[in-house]
Amino acid sequence: MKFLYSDDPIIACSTCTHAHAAMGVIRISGFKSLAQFAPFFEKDLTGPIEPRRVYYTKLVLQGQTIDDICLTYFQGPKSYNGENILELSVHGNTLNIERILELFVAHGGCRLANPGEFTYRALKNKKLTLSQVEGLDLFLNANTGYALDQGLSLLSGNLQEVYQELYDLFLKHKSSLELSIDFAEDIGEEAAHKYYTDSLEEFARKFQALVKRVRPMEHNLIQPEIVLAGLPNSGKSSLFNYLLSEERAIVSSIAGTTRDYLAETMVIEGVKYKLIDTAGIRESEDVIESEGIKRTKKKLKDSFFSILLVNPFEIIEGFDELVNNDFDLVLFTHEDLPGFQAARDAVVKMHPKLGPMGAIDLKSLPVTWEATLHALVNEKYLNTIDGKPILLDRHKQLILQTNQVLTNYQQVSRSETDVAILSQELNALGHCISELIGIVSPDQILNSIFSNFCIGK
Ligand SMILES: Nc1nc2c(c(=O)[nH]1)N(C=O)[C@@H](CNc1ccc(C(=O)N[C@@H](CCC(=O)O)C(=O)O)cc1)CN2
Ligand SMILES: Nc1nc2c(ncn2[C@@H]2O[C@H](COP(=O)(O)OP(=O)(O)OP(=O)(O)O)[C@@H](O)[C@H]2O)c(=O)[nH]1
Ligand SMILES: [Mg+2]
Repeated sequence: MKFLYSDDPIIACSTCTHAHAAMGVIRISGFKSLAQFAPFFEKDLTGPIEPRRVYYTKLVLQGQTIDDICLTYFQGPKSYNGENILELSVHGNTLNIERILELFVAHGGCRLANPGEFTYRALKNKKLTLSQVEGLDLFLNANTGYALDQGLSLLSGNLQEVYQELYDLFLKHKSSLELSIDFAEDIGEEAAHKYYTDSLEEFARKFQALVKRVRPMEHNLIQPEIVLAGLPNSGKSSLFNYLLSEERAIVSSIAGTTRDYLAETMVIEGVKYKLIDTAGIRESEDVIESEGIKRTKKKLKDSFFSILLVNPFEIIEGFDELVNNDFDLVLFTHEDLPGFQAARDAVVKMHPKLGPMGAIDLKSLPVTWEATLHALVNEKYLNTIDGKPILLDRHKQLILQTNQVLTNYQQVSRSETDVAILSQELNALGHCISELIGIVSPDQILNSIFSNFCIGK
C-alpha cells in the first residue's frame, strides 16, 4: 500500500503542470494552524482569516515578492477532505508553480503529495465513500459525455444511496434473526418467523433490482473502441489511415504487415472513440506476430463496435473461425479490381451471413460512406446507453458474487432451523454487502482505484 495512514502537511498543484496556463491552483492539506504559513504572505495570517473567503495578497520569500495570488482557507472539517486546506491560486506558468511548491517543501514543512492523496484523506475522513471516489475517477478520466454524466452521478452518491438502503434492509433482516432467538417467546414463534421471511424477501427484492443492472458490454461505453479486424491484406490499415486522414499505419501488400495493434482517437458526435487497427488473423509461426494475433482476438472481444474487412481475393485458412465472431459491420474491399463481383459472390456463398454487407473501394470512397459509418456507431452508442446508469466492473463482480451468496442463504433458510448455522451463513452475506458499500475495502482495491488518480487530486 502506497498510502500511509499519515496526516502530515502535503502540497501539490491540482491544475495542469505540464503546460503554461493563466492560473494554477496549489493545495496544501493537513497543517495544524494557518499561522505557520504567515512568513510567506503579505496578508497577516496570524490575524483573523475568514474560512472560505478569497483574499488577494502577495506571496513573499525573505522580503521578495514571488507571485501575486489569491488565497482561500478551508478550515477542517468543513473542507474537501476534512483537513485544514489552504488553496493558492497562482499564475499558471509551470516554472512559477514548481518554484512555489519547492518553497513550501523547503521552508513550509510540507511534502509533495502522492497521486490521489488529497482524495484518499477525504475517504479516510468519511467525506467521500468508496463509490464516490470511483465516480470521481470516472469523471476525471472521462472521454465521453456519458462517462462524465455517470461519473458525476456516482460522485453525488446516487449509487451509495441504493447501497445504503440495501444495507439497512440487511440489518433489518439480521435483527429479525436475533429477534427469533431472543424474543420468540414474547412475540410468538409464528410472528417471529414471518418477520424473518418478510425481511429476507424485502431485501432480496431490492437486491434483484441491482442485479438487473449488471449488463455485459457496459464498460466499453467508458472508453469505446472501434476495432478493424480481418485476414492479412484485407485492407485494415488502409481503412484506418483513411478514417484518420493520415498515413498513420504502414500499408503494404505483404501479408502480416501490422503486427501489434495501433490505436488512435476518433471523434464521432462528440464521443471520443479509440479506432484500432489490428494484426491480420492467420496461423503464424512467428512469435511476435502470434502475440499480435492473440491481442487482436482480445480486442475484438472487448470492442464496442467491430468491423470485419474482407478482401475476397485473399481468403485463407482461419476465415471460417473469424467469421464466427459477431461483427457490427462487414466490408468487402478491393472492389476496384477486375473479377471483384465473382470473388465476392463466391465468399458469400460459403458464408451467407456476410451477404447483405457492403463493399468499399478506398480509392473512390464516397464521403457519404463515412457519414454512414458514423451514424451506425452513434446509433449503437445511444441505444446502449439508453439513459441507464452504469455499474463499474468492481461493483458488477461484487453484485454477482453477493447474488450467489444470497441464493445460497435463501436455500439454507428454507430448510435450516438452527439459528447458529443461519447466522453464520448470514454473516457471509453481510461481508459481501459491506464490501459493496465500501465499509470494508481491501488494500488491493484501494490501490487499483487510486492508481488512476493524478497528483494534486
Ligand atoms: N477551488 C476549488 N475548486 C474545486 C475543488 C476544490 O477543492 N477547490 N474541488 C475538489 O474536488 C471540487 C469541488 N469539491 C469540493 C467538495 C467539498 C468542498 C467543501 O468545502 N466541503 C465542505 C463544506 C460543504 C458545504 O459548505 O456545503 C464539507 O464537506 O464539509 C469543497 C470542494 C471542484 N472545484
Ligand atoms: N486495389 C485495392 N487495393 C487495396 C484496397 N485496400 C487495400 N488495398 C491494398 O492491399 C494491400 C494490403 O492493405 P493493408 O491496408 O496493408 O492491409 P491489412 O489488412 O492492414 O494487412 P495486414 O496488416 O497484413 O494484416 C495494400 O497493398 C493496399 O494498398 C482496395 O480497396 N483496393
Ligand atoms: Mg495492417
